Amino acid sequence: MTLNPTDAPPIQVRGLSKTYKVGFWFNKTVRALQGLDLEVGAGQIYGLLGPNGAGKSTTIKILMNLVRPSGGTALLYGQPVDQAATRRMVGFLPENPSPYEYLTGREFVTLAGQLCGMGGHELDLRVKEVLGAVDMSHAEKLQIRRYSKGMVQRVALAQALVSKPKMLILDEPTSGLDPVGRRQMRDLILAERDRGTTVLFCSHIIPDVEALCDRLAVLVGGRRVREGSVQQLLSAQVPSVEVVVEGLKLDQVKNLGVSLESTQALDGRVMLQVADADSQRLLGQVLAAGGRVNSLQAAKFSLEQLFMDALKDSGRASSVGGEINT
Ligand SMILES: Nc1ncnc2c1ncn2[C@@H]1O[C@H](COP(=O)(O)OP(=O)(O)OP(=O)(O)O)[C@@H](O)[C@H]1O
Repeated sequence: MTLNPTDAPPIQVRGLSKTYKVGFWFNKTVRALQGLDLEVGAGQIYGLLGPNGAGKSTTIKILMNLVRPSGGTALLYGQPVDQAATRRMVGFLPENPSPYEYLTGREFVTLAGQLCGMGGHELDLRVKEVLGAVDMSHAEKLQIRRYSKGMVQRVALAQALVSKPKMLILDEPTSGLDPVGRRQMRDLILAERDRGTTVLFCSHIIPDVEALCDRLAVLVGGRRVREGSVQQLLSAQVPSVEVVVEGLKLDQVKNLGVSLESTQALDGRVMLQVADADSQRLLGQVLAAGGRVNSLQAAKFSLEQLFMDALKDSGRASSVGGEINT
């Protein structure tokens, strides 16, 4: 079969499952993925968002052929993930990059380029270019063992970019970066998308996901619990309003008999959030109890709220980790 990256979606995952054997006798199992479906279209930035242990890295490791799935299929450009030719189209940033410490940043990125079949003057120029893009030109001659965590992260991203891949798969790309570094990383990812690169990345940093993604999937306990464009997902949230009440204490507000989404006491006032449908009833109850409504405004939909709702709806005792069977 010929490989034509324009024909098939860059990533197609169907019913993917992964069970790890754990325990001293390997007699327990952790279900890290439970029937995951994903499809990433060409040129998209797709985010995997989820709490610790949700299965994000496992998904990425399966796509990079570092972990074998227990069931289901994972295809890159329509091909099984173990095809070397497909793999060459992908630049990969692992969760905890551990590059050869005795190489300099420049040597490491050059080696990565050579492993992708690059060489000569073209490679030298490209290495210079990507080290500049990740703001590491100043340290390119320093051995990696002298780098800080954030510098290692930057040089690891440079190795992912060096071959001008058609797709980037990035596991926690902003981890270990300072605010300036996080901003640079975001700008780099957006610049890659602008030149047509498909990007899959995972994170639990909600502002990064919000700033970058065209689409996203929320994973909890190895299952996809939300999926769509950021706009679609936010507009599907139930509208609610923020109300500031004066003259009542927090306990009094909580006992008005109206279901409240959140409450916060602020020097003599109570700020609360309530579903739009309940807001009129709440106002009536506040006035009847002798309180005053200081302000009322539509609550801003946030990805954080969506994420918290997704965790709540998933009904798991803990949001952390896969399902452990003994
Ligand atoms: N090599 C392994 N052996 C046993 N269990 C594992 C292994 N790798 C992951 N797990 C388990 O699988 C589940 C999913 O882990 P995974 O690393 O995919 O989650 P994650 O969403 O990337 O989490 P984090 O945000 O904390 O990096 C967790 O319960 C984890 O303990």
